[in-house]
Amino acid sequence: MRLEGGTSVILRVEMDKQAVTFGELVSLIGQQGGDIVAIDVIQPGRKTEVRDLTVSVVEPSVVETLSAAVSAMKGIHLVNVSDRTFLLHLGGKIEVHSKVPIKNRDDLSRVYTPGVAKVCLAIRDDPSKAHSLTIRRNTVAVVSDGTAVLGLGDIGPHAAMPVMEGKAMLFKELAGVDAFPICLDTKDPEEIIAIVKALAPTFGGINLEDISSPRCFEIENRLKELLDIPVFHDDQHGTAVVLLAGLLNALKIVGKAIEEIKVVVCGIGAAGVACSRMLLAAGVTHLVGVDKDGAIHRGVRYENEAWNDYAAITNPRQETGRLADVIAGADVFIGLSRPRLLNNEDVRKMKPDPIVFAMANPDPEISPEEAGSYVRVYATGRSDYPNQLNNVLAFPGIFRGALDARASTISESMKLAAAKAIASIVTDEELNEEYIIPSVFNDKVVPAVRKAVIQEAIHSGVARKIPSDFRNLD
Ligand SMILES: NC(=O)C1=CN([C@@H]2O[C@H](COP(=O)(O)OP(=O)(O)OC[C@H]3O[C@@H](n4cnc5c(N)ncnc54)[C@H](O)[C@@H]3O)[C@@H](O)[C@H]2O)C=CC1
Ligand SMILES: CC(=O)C(=O)O
Ligand SMILES: [Mg+2]
Repeated sequence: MRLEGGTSVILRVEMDKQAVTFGELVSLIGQQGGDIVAIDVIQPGRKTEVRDLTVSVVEPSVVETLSAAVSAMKGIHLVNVSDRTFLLHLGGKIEVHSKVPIKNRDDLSRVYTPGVAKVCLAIRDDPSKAHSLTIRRNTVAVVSDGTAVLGLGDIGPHAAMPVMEGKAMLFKELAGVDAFPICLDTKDPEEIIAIVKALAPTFGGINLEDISSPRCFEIENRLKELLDIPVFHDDQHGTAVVLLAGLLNALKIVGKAIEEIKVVVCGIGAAGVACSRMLLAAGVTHLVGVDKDGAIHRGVRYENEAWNDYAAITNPRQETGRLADVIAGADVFIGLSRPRLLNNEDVRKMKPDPIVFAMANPDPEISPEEAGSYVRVYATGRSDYPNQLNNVLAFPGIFRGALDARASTISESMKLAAAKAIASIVTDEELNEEYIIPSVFNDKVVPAVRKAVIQEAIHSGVARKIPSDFRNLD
């Protein structure tokens, strides 16, 4: 499994300066396929010296051969090799900061007892004040049970934490939203619903993450009914928003109308179901979903209730067979399943100018190399290829807008508006096969999504507050 696009490692080396020169070491690392991008002298010395060399390699497999060659070099002791990604995770990736200092008793008596008591009583008397007097107005819970973490599957709540911390970082860095990762040691939907319901007073929104299907549908629907704050399963709706944005732009390139295309969605789990629904709402008429046992159609009674509902609204021609069968004549492939499920032969059965969105993480359903030049528009969920279709483009701006408008929910029309906002950031002049979707670093994304979400929240009556920049607007 290729977990990183390009890897960099830190080699800590102890050099016997009488036996080897630094230049010799540099050239050996170069010969072995490494590129030294930083050098830190850890322990200088006349005879021996300890240095940390940050070395970037194109393929993770190079690290092993390169380390072996460095170890074997006369005069060099390779002390250790650290993966920079692991180093970045030491102690976790986020922490809590106070907004006001506590320097004296006066400060203390206001942030804490006795002063805090009158704020508590004000909220007791009017609970809606919790939005203005606590962190609630800007805070989201990122809740997972670790059952469908990226495409890694059920790896458990402890192992899910790095992803949830990452999501919390993205909320903060991209949209200024404070987010807490909460990984639950239970897979019982009833227990998850009860826990999230009980946690809700702390939060202005609930972002469910990496909870496997079909459990995720029941959990989200029930929580939406129970809570008056937005509950949003990111893998379903964040993904669907970004997918639609990418597809709207890709269709402009190939000059096809959304009503006329055949779309094959592979992986009818959380993301696959929600993406399919979004595409149908946007005008797709010919959509076929495929999972492990082949195309989903009305001729079968599925144990998975979500698939019976799915069969009722998709596959108008009742196509049967495996992915390799139903892909024939498709204009668009959308992968939300597992790595390497599509091959070049399959792609060649698609209509001319195929669009392939291979969105499984961390490895796509088909690599760009295998997809080849026959594919007209290719996109993945990864950061290291062009056209990153990843829900990170959606959830920060969607929650920014929902929190600012104190929305009670995130409706279908708010999601559709968010998708169109993301798509519109790529201008007609900029649009090309390798640029159908703005980068996550494009600073227009979050403001555009926020604006669209707030406008739609106000329009559909779910906003409980008009943000100041929306007052007095026509
Ligand atoms: N790029 C993005 O923004 C996002 C990508 N994803 C990716 O989509 C994939 C699915 O995620 P979720 O929907 O959350 O998981 P999920 O566990 O709910 O769904 C996965 C589905 O794939 C199906 N599947 C497994 N093997 C298959 C096969 N051989 N052929 C067809 N279907 C098969 C499973 O049966 C299941 O229905 C993961 O790789 C995840 O990383 C998910 C959310 C966002
Ligand atoms: C991107 C994301 O949320 C996932 O792959 O699960
Ligand atoms: Mg996810």
